[in-house]
Amino acid sequence: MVSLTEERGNMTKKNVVVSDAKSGLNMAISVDVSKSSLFTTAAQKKPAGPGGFITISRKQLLQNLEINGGARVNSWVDSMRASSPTHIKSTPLSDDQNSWIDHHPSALDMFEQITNASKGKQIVMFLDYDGTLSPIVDDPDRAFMSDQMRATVRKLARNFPTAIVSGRCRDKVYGFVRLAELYYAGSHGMDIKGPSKGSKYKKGTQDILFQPANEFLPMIDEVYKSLVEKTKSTPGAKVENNKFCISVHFRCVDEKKWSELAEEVKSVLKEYPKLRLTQGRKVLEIRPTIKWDKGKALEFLLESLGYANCTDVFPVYIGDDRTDEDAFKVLRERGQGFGILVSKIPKDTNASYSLQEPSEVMDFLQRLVRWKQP
Ligand SMILES: O=P(O)(O)OC[C@H]1O[C@H](O[C@H]2O[C@H](CO)[C@@H](O)[C@H](O)[C@H]2O)[C@H](O)[C@@H](O)[C@@H]1O
Repeated sequence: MVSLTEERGNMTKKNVVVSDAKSGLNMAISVDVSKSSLFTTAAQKKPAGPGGFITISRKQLLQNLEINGGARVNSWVDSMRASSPTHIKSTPLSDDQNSWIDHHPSALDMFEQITNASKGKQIVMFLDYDGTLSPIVDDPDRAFMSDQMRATVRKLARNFPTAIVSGRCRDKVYGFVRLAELYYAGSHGMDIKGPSKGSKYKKGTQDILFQPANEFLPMIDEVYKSLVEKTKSTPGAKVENNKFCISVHFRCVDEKKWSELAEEVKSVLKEYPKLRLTQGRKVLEIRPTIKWDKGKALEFLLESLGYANCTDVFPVYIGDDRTDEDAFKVLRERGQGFGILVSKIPKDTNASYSLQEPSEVMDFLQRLVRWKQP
């Protein structure tokens, strides 16, 4: 397991989760607690939680900024740093990490309980792509899925309705998965399409194509071009056009340049109040402000499959990213099925179970297929 707390000389860096009760969002930032009275106090009073995180409120953070002479911390860069730790060291499991695992046990260890809970109900599978079906790699264009994983997902789809829900553009994620029998929700759920030849699971015959952010296409194209231009002087930066949203990757950018990159992105977005900026795994994501996300996409797909008001449906959503939390939350609120977070480190999540990496996801999916077809 890993500890995210890093100590260097007389500088003590802690990862702090700032929780904003109003928006319900949590932001992870990395701070030198020895330099800030509030963080020092928080660090002394509060034991670090899972992953070495200390949680403080947004109000406390703002107070801290004032305490420090009003100096503005570039919160985006701090968040970029903390959400992508580069100094992960192996240590034995702490009590907090054990407690996180108690609350989010391995879906492999809990397999029997999970399948028992689904008895008499229709399981519907929702799978994120990057970091779930394919391992995270430096070049987003080379995030290939293994043939074994593809064969597993093919068998899964023969047994359960299955959808891929990704931040990527739908065509691109289809290009990686190449299984025509699946449902695809690209651009964080803003581009949903059913299987090209119809589905054996769907009640009714109407084809599904749903694109709630259509009016944003010209704006996204314009912003994509501006971002490519603006970031071309930052070595390693990569802008990806995901049709209804845009990703600005900083995985291959020198950490010293992250602040500059975040400023460049923000300066472009200043002109576009109808677009918002969020963050994923070493990626800044730009998308329309419409109230649509992976959680809404999950609900839309359940409805399209004819399970809108059914009590006998059991949706299972597997994902690794912050954007997958919207879907985990929907399942929690519906009290139906559950979410599985793919992560090696404890994270604040609405998922019920965990799996460590894509190879464990594949094991879990294979066990589901064997359970359905003994
Ligand atoms: O919803 P997802 O399918 O998980 O898509 C989220 C983003 O995934 C991709 O970026 C991530 O994976 C890349 C390849 O492993 C990696 O290089 C990058 O650092 C990760 O953030 C994709 O390229 C993005 O467009 C998606 O938004």
